[in-house]
Amino acid sequence: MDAVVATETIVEAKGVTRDYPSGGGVVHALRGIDLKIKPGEFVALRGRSGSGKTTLLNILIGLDSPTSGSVLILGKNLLKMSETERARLRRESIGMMFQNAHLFPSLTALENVEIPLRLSRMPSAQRNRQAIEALEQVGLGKRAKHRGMELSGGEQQRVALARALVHKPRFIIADEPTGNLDSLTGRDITFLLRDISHQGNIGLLIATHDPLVFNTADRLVRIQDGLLTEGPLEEDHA
Ligand SMILES: Nc1ncnc2c1ncn2[C@@H]1O[C@H](COP(=O)(O)OP(=O)(O)OP(=O)(O)O)[C@@H](O)[C@H]1O
Repeated sequence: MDAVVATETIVEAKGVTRDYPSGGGVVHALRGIDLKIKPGEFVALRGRSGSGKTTLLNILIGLDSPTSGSVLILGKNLLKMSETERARLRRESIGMMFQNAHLFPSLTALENVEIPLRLSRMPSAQRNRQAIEALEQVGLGKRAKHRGMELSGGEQQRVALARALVHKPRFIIADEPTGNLDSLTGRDITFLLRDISHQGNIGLLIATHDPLVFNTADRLVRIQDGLLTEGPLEEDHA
C-alpha cells in the first residue's frame, strides 16, 4: 500500500487562523478552522464574499501560511516544509482549477495540458501519453489538436480540468469552477469532477456559490466569520 492511501486523510487542517494587518488594526480572516478531507471525498465550501474562502484555499495548498494552527497534506506538515518542497508537493500531488480556465489561447488543448509536465521535465513521449489520457478522461480526446481559442467555455474548463489531472493528483482544489458557465455546462463539469474524485480516490474541495455543486457534494462546509460549520443552515443567504 502506498503512503498516500495509508494516511487515510488527504487534507487535515487543525486550528488554522489567519490575521491580516489592516489600517492599523487586524482582520481575523480565519479564526480556528478544523477540516479533514478523505480520499475520494467531494467537499463543497460555501460562504459569502469576504468570508475567508480564498484565504483558506491558499493556506491548504501552501501558497499562504496560517498565523497559527497546522495543515497536513498527505500526512506532511506544510509548515515544516521548505518553499521548494511545498512547490514540489503542489506540482506533484495537487491539481488546481479556477473560475477562468486560464488557457494559452494559441496553444492546442494537448499543449495546454502538457504544460505542468514540461515544468517537471517529463520526457516528451510520456508527457504526450499522459496528456492524451487526461484529455480522454474529461471527454476531450477528439479535441486534442484544437487551439484554446477554438473551444467553447465548457470545453476550456474541461481542458483546465485535464491540466489539473495530468499529474495524477491526490487532491484537487477548485475556486468557483462553474462560476462562468451556463447551468447545463456547469452541471456537466460538476458531475465530471464528482466522478473523477470518486473513481480516482481524489480528495476534492470546491469553493462555490453554485447550488448544484453543494447539492452534489458528499459534504457541505460553510465558512462564516472565519469559522466552519458543517451542513446547510436553515437560513442560508451565502
Ligand atoms: N492580503 C490581505 N490583506 C488584508 N486583508 C485581506 C487580505 N486578503 C484577504 N483579506 C481579508 O480577509 C477576509 C477574507 O478574504 P477572502 O478573500 O479569503 O474572502 P472570500 O470568501 O474568498 O471572498 P470572495 O468570495 O469575495 O472571493 C476579507 O475580510 C478580506 O478583506
